[in-house]
Amino acid sequence: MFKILVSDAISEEGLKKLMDAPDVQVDIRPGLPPEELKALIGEYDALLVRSQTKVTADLLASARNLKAVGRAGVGVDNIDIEAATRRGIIVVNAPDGNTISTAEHTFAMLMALARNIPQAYASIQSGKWDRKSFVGVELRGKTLGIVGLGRIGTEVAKRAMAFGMTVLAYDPFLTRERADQLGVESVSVDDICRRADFITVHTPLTKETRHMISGPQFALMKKGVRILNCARGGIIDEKALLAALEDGTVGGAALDVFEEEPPKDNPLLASNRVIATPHLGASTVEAQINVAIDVGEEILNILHDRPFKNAVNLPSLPAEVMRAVQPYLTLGEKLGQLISQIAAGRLSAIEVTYGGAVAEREVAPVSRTILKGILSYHHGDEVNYVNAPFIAETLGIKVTETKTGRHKVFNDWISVQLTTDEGTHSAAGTLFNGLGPRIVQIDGYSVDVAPQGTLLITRHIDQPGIIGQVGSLLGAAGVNIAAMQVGRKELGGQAVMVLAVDKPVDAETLANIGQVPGILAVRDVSL
Ligand SMILES: NC(=O)c1ccc[n+]([C@@H]2O[C@H](COP(=O)([O-])OP(=O)(O)OC[C@H]3O[C@@H](n4cnc5c(N)ncnc54)[C@H](O)[C@@H]3O)[C@@H](O)[C@H]2O)c1
Ligand SMILES: O=C(O)CC[C@@H](O)C(=O)O
Repeated sequence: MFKILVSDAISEEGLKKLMDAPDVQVDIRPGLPPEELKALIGEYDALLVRSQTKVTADLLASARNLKAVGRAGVGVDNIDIEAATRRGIIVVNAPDGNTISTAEHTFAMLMALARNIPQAYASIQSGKWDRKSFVGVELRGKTLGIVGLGRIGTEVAKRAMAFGMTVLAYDPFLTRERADQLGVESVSVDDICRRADFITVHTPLTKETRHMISGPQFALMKKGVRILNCARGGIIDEKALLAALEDGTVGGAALDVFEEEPPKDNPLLASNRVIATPHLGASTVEAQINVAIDVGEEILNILHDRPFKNAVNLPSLPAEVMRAVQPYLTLGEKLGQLISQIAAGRLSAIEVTYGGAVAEREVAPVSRTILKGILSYHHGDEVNYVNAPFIAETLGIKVTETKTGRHKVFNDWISVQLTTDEGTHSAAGTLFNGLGPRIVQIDGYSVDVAPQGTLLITRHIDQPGIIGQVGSLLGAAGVNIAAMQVGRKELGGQAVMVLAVDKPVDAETLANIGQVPGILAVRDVSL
């Protein structure tokens, strides 16, 4: 039974499928104080949050069973992604479900800002009939500058163009073709500042975007410019915004998000030229159901080891790409496990080579499973698919990935080479039609072994009697040999023997095999 904790207010209608899953227990406990959450989190396999719960490194340190954190929404700045990655916890979000809701909210704010609707409403509510103080501006013919033309920025652009606005956009990933296709002009942030009548930001909050609209940018702006932030508090420097409102550069601002939420004594909220909502961009019935459905499905997929698509701390690959590489994942992990058990010494480099058909595919997931296979031999369950590259990097292990052309023998070819302070070892494998993954080379010697169960692998001199003596020692220890493979490069030179045995070999028998004249090394490998 998987235990899932929902620690923020997430639509129960959207979570229905998750709650109905037979092997899942969902506990809905929004608003838990951090200490209580920390005391409870150890019991749970997954945590579902919106933006209120702060998923800190400290909280994750107590989350010993946690496999996934699901964010019912886009922004993940309330989650310590690095700490989650280090602990092998997958973080998924629901990036599509609230796009329209947030774009519409931005547009509602833009219109309210242009026509002073909140101020006029407050005035009429107070009993006044003041028609002079709230003269607005039309949108038609005005210029809107959009910083961040992703999902929401794009939807805002479409709506602005429908209102007859000219749209300028800055986004580091905006190509000329895409800009032309959307009908926006791709410009720099400074150009937006110089030319726009309205400026709206739609980037995530990152190190790069924090305060990207600050004093120097306000200094470039047209007098009376109107500013909107329905993305994240902190993208616009609040102190600089206040100064620009006070000196008249900024004519008005519409804010849905704040550097501190909820805002405490924020002077911006005292200005009658600032209109504000309490982080309501995603707060529509539709968006809340959508994000809950999306994140609930992702969490179920993760817990049931099925492909998932919106991981924040894993490269996200379309489902069809994952399906295409799926058969190589087992081979990759087994190759990693095998090579780590035959290589002695301190690991410094891992070189993975893909040849043949597999080289034409997206191999990043396969490389991750190879790393997981290698590192888990020494680091156990601490290593998983999510944190394997991070652990390799922290350990100072150099990982390289190469793709070559067609292989001269095999249709698919994956080779893994480990360098340690005691030498270099390699193993290679392929997928045989109908037979699944096979190990076809060990340290350059050709073999053909199914990577499963216990294997006994020797390096020895190619001379008569060795195989017989090893067989006798195993027989005396009651170990049955299920299959045997010998590979050599030249008569009388060094050779490799791989024995598939029905049970693990005890230490004494292994030591005795190591004493057989001509045996250079022996290892038992569990796959
Ligand atoms: N107010 C709300 O309730 C609410 C709701 C949803 C999303 N959001 C916020 O809106 C943000 C955008 O959401 P989205 O779904 O459009 O995300 P998205 O990932 O589709 O778009 C973000 C865009 O920002 C661009 N970007 C990144 N760094 C940039 C930079 N330095 N300068 C300019 N552009 C940059 C990216 O290239 C991307 O195109 C989210 O990160 C979230 O913080 C707020
Ligand atoms: O959960 C919310 O309401 C806010 C969501 C929004 O900020 C997001 O980033 O998706």
